[in-house]
Amino acid sequence: MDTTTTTTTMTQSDQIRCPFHHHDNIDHNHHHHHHHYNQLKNGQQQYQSFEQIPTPAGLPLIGTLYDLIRAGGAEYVHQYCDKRHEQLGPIYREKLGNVEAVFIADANLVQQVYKHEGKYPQHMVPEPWIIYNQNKGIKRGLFFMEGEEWSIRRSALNKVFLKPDIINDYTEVFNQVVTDILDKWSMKMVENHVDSLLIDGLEKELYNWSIESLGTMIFGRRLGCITPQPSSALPDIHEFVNCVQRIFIESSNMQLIPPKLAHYFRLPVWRRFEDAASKALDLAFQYVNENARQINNNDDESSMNNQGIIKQLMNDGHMQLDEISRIIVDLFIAAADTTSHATQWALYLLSRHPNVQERLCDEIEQVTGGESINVKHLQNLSYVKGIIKESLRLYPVAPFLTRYLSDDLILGGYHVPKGQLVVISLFTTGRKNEYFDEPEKFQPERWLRDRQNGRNRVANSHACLPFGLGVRSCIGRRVAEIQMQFFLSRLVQRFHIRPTSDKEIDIKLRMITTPEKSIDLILKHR
Ligand code: HEM
Repeated sequence: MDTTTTTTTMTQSDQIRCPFHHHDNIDHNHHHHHHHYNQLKNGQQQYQSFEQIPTPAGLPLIGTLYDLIRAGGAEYVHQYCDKRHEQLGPIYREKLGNVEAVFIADANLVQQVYKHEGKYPQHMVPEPWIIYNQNKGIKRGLFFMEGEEWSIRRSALNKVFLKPDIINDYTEVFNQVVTDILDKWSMKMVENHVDSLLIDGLEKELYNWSIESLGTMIFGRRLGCITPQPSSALPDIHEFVNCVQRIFIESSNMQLIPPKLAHYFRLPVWRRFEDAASKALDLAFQYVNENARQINNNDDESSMNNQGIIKQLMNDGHMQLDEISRIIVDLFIAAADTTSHATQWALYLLSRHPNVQERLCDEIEQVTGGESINVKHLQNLSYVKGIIKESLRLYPVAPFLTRYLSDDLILGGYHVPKGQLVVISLFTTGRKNEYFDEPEKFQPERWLRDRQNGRNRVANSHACLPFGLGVRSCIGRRVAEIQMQFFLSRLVQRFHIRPTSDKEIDIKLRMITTPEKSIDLILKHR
């Protein structure tokens, strides 16, 4: 309990402050150099003070914010941090605006941070959300919770999302959703009498796929995002998908302007963000209520054999409907952007590596012996798992992991005080040649385990943690992985994928790792 004293005295708005506000009455980044030392477990060890952690020279008040702006702003922070690490080493500190963070890019340091993350690990929340939630006076889902409240809700959801036998109940439906989207593309070719197809608006298609998949699990029925099913579709489901996508686009637009100002002046970007967020929350609330009503009346004809998880949360979690719906809408937000962009990058890489597509096809043939892929096969499809890991290594959709330290820590030989924000750049650790041979190359086979010694060619697993680690890691990891395994293997089994151009597509951060321009793919039936 003691470990949370610092964190509970901070309100969320104090964690990330507007660069233009300089009053500072919170002790968050304030360092006590003298006391606490004798409490450190490894007191005998020699270590240096916080001040001695390498840091770039910057102006006192604004820190190095201007350097960052010069580097292209928030859209290229991953490159900015990468350069800093090159210049200053695996650990450095830097004040960006009013927030001072310790940046690390070293597998052992990452391991240290997670080993000491405490009982209620705390991460950084994007500022637009903090302002929105405060302004509207609303509470939100798991990602926004802290302390004991977080812990109780997280345990209830773990029972659903991290239990293989529960997820297994939904895998056939995930697979059916993949069938629908592939059939839709095949049909387009038939209708247009062509044997290849340029996918129009891949990003949106993948949003639909990912929301439909997660939706089947949550509501225990199909939502109607992929194929028009006017009679059974959830009302306004396309509006819901739009809002989820717009929330993400507008909150990333706000990276370029302090959200506090955007909110204060009610700039268009803020109003669009607020509009999308409110609509998404309202619709989710409507869906959850309707779902609950049907569960209570036992009259849901359109439901599948397996009930959705709302019923389970109502029964086992003792949660009220409004809490369930805010948790649910946040699951959609967390799932849609990440799964769709992770899949987009995997497709981008596959399209440029026909040999990888061929090898995957061979594996599928070997494992299934010509049967259509089902959940039992997934276990043995190690190559597709390698493809997913390798894509996330090169393009970690969540580019940074963050923690506020729950206790003083000696990190890399320096004293880092309790409450300090630590930022881990997955982009940098994932591309270090210290951990990966030829780090720039897409080599899914580096993740395959050797039959004899059970080892793969990755030196340190802490260098690649796209889903985070520990009790606060991504709760949707299993779900995302299964959905992607089905999607990628079945797509490659049915189609050759090629790019429309050989030009490399760069990363542009829009909070998450996205392509700087849309990825255009051409499918051709095998
Ligand atoms: C490829 C897809 C995905 C990636 C790379 C990803 C990555 C992450 C990462 C890095 C975190 C933060 C962990 C931390 O702070 O240590 C996270 C948290 C979270 N993710 Fe995912 N995620 C993905 C898909 C999903 C899906 C499909 C869902 C929903 C079912 C989901 C729901 C969540 C939630 C609710 C949290 C907050 C957990 C908490 O605070 O306890 N994610 N994810």
